[in-house]
Amino acid sequence: MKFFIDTANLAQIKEAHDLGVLDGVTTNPSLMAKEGIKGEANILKHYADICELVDGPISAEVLSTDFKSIIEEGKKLAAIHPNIVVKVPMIKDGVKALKYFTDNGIKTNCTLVFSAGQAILAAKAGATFVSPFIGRIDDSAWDGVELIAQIAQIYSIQGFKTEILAASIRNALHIVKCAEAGADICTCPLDSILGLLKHPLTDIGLAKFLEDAKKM
Ligand SMILES: O=P(O)(O)OC[C@H]1O[C@](O)(CO)[C@@H](O)[C@@H]1O
Repeated sequence: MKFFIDTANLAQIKEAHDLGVLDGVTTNPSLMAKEGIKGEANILKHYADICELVDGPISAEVLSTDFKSIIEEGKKLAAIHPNIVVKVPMIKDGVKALKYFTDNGIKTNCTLVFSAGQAILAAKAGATFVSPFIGRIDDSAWDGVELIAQIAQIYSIQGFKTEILAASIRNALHIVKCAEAGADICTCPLDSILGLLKHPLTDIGLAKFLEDAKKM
């Protein structure tokens, strides 16, 4: 399973990259706004800066919702760098745009996916990645990880090539469960990635080894 970091914060992206386990980056309008990035020129420049830090797929989300504008905006984003993946919402014009981008060699990430039916549509339209929102599903007392398992089974039976990108990850256990359920990628906040490091027996064991090492 690949690891993407889910942030537009350059320091966090660098920290995850320096750990040596980072395969890509996802952003969304909320994450970009959190960094205070405003205006088209600054937005495009910020994506370019992320592409300089990480050599892997970098998802940049369109803000348009009608076909013509999604295509225009997506082409502008894709022109920033060959690693840019155009992130398109799961709406009617979005599905049409996914097909257009696929036919024109532009990589896509279908976002705001909450059901297996939506994941089938995204795959049919040729999306490179599909993003089911695990945490937000859990927040509504449904089972986000179960959706990952269902999509993984459907894609395997049907031979769909779209990669399952588990999104809206809230903790380290989500990462483990998504790996188990067959996600191809987890996009995670830095804290969730670092959460994988934690085990009290590791800390206790290391302290004991270091103490005994003094007797060597
Ligand atoms: O529910 P959250 O934590 O806002 O996450 C939303 C998710 O949507 C995405 O835009 C989908 O790729 C990710 O950036 C993020 O993981």
